Amino acid sequence: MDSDCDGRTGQSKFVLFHPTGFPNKSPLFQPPMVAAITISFRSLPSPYSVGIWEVSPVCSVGYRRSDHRARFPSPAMAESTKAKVEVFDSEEVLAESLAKYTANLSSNFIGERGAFTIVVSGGSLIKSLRKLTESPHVDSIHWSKWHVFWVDERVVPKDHDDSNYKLAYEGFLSKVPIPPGNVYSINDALSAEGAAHDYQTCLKNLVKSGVLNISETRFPKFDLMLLGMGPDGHVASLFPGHELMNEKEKWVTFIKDSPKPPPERITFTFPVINSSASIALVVAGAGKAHVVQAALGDTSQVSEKLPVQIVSPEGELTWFLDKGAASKL
Ligand SMILES: O=C1O[C@H](COP(=O)(O)O)[C@@H](O)[C@H](O)[C@H]1O
Repeated sequence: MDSDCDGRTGQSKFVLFHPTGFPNKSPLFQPPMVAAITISFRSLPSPYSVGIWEVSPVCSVGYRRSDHRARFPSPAMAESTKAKVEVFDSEEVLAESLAKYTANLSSNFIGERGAFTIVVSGGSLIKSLRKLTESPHVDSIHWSKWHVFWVDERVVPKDHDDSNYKLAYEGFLSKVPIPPGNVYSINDALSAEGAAHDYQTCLKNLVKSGVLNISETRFPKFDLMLLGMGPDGHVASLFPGHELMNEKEKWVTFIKDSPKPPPERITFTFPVINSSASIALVVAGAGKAHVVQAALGDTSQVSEKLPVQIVSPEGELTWFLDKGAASKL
């Protein structure tokens, strides 16, 4: 039985990244021009080659490839975090790359601290994890060291079709040998408020026992968060314009009026999301291209940010996009 948190039991076209904290007073940083940057391109010899754009804060501006249409990341983003954007020919290739990325981080963290704390979301993300359940990853990952959490969960029984746990169990967890005691699902016998409080208590206990790291700002610091994004720009159960976007103290909170059904959910807050050592934002399909464009385009004139634009981890942020999702960049 899994652990309840109450303790009961292709061609990639480009990558942009920009360094943490462009110094605001630097002559190199002139919003809204962002910064003078140089971009280099490298491709990797592999069945599908991955082209990578690197952006670093030096004094010339230009893209070496003339055909891409990516814009600079927004100044707001540039000030706060380091982001990489990878675009793959298909969701199939994206899933392969996501599996490699996750397996590498798993190996690094387990080597460093003997455990890997990974947070998943619900929705389409789970399908994109399927390559982890296949060779070579399924045989090489130290699954016994994994600790799995949910960035959000719907307050429904675990066997309900809306349950993010059920989705993850059927699509991923049932296919890999993670010890059930390392899978931290919510207590579905509680109310939304009770379940959020219970999950937060669970996280605090795991910080005390050393399974979970803690950030300098005293929020839990997960090794990797795998986030999906809704077509409205929501991440976790943090929806555009909702007051929960502004939560600054709690680790886990609840919502009873989610605009997307079901209405009752629990969710990690932005301080927890942004304390992560690494975040992968995984978005596939042309149906989300307009939000990807809004999120990665110039937001200097935009007064209200989308939830996805607030994702800004202490560590590294990597966008995994398929061609469809990136089609408006
Ligand atoms: O309701 C939710 O939606 C988001 C996005 O889902 P997607 O199917 O559009 O990828 C998901 O990340 C979140 O975990 C889930 O509860």
